Amino acid sequence: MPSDDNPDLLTQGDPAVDDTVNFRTRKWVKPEDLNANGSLFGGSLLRWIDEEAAIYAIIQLGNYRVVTKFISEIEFQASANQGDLIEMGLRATRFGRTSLTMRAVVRNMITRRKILTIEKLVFVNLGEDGRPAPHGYDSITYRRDRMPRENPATGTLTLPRR
Ligand SMILES: CCCCCCCCCCCCCCCC(=O)SCCNC(=O)CCNC(=O)[C@H](O)C(C)(C)COP(=O)(O)OP(=O)(O)OC[C@H]1O[C@@H](n2cnc3c(N)ncnc32)[C@H](O)[C@@H]1OP(=O)(O)O
Repeated sequence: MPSDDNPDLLTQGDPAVDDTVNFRTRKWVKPEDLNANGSLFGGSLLRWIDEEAAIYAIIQLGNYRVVTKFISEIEFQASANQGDLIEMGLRATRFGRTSLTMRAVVRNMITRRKILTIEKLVFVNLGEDGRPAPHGYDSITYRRDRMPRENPATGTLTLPRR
C-alpha cells in the first residue's frame, strides 16, 4: 500500500506490473538514445541504471566511495521507442558486510509494462584505501539521513582529486 515512507510502491495484481521496487527516476527516450532499429539502445539504458544504482548505494550506505561489483543476467522484456516516458526503480534486497545488493526494474511510465529487469546488482562500499570496508547498515532508509555531506547548506561534496 502506498505510504508516506514508500510513496511509489504499487499494489496492482497484474504480474507484468512490478510492485517490489520504488520508481524514482524518469527518462524521456530521445533520438540520441536510439539504436539502428529506432528503439531504445540497451547500452543507454544500462548506463542510466548503473548511475541510478550508484546514487542509490551512496544514499543507502552513506559513502560516495562505492563501486559496481557484479551485475546478474539482464532481461530486456520489451523495447521502448522515441518519445516514450520510462521510469527506473531500485530496491535493496540484501545488506552484506561490505556490499549492497539491489534489484532493478525499468518500465513504461504510462502503461507500467516492464522493459527490463536485473535481479542482482552488487555494489561494494570502499574505504579511503580503496579496499572493501564494512558499511554497518542492515536495512533500507527512505530518507536522506545517511547522505555524505561536506556542506550542509547546499549538500555539495568535493570529491577527492585523482
Ligand atoms: C552529497 C554526496 C554526493 C556524492 C556524489 C558522488 C557522485 C559520484 C558518484 C560516483 C559513483 C561511482 C560509482 C560508479 C560505479 C562504477 O562505475 S565502478 C567501476 C566498475 N567497478 C570497478 O571498477 C570495481 C573493480 N573491482 C574491485 O576493485 C574489487 O573487486 C573490489 C570491488 C574492491 C572488491 O574487491 P574483492 O577483493 O573482490 O573484495 P571481497 O572482500 O572479496 O568482496 C567484497 C564484497 O563483494 C562481494 N562479492 C565479491 N565478489 C562478488 C560477486 N562475484 N558477486 C556478488 N558479490 C560479490 C563479497 O561477498 C563481499 O561482500 P560482503 O560479504 O562483504 O557484503
